[in-house]
Amino acid sequence: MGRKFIVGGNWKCNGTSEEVKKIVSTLNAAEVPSEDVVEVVVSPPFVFLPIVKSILRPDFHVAAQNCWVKKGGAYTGEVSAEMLVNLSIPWVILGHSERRALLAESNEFVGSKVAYALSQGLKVIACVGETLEQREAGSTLDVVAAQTKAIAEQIADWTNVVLAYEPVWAIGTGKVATPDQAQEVFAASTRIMYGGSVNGGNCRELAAKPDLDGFLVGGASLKPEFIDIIKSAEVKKAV
Ligand SMILES: O=C(CO)COP(=O)(O)O
Repeated sequence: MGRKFIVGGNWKCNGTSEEVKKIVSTLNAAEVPSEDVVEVVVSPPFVFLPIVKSILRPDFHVAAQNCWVKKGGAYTGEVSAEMLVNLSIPWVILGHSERRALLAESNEFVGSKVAYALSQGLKVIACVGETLEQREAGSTLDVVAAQTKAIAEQIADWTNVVLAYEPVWAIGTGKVATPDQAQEVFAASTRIMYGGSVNGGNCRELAAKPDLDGFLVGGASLKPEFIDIIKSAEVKKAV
């Protein structure tokens, strides 16, 4: 598979069933480039996954925001990869910085989660990114390399993995990384999304960077401007 542009909407822990249905109807009515040009994945909270999957247009896909690190069992409050597969949920986001920070998910734990989810047939959006302190200390590339290596050590095949580079200082802050800051961290073969304060106004300039293959969008994925972000895939077509 080539590096098709991919736009993910991470709805995080937001929404009521009414709000979720409203977002989906806006997405369903949108005119966007075809599936050959851009892959669109929206990630509602677990409880809304079945509703969203049942009403979302068929050319858009759904992702869970997490799953358990191994086969399900006596793990209260967790959702297993097998359950996602059972509901035909094709994607899962793993290692988001909010989970790394708030729930102390280590690099190794995230690596194990990625490996297990892949082994069950899920496609994975694996998140990496440095904090402001780490960037200021000059360790951005080391941090991102360590996070990525912990995944690489546990998987052999990256075909079904997309890396989401989300600098922690850019998430929900309105401080988007400059296209050059984003490009600096990107590599060659695996698809890499950028996440952190992406919106309808800054997406096209970022999308123009050659190694950027898409976006993982938080706040703006709950708003109609998400459609403009999907359309920024056109920038790639024009290159
Ligand atoms: O964390 C993010 C996506 O996973 C980015 O969030 P914002 O787009 O709200 O900054």
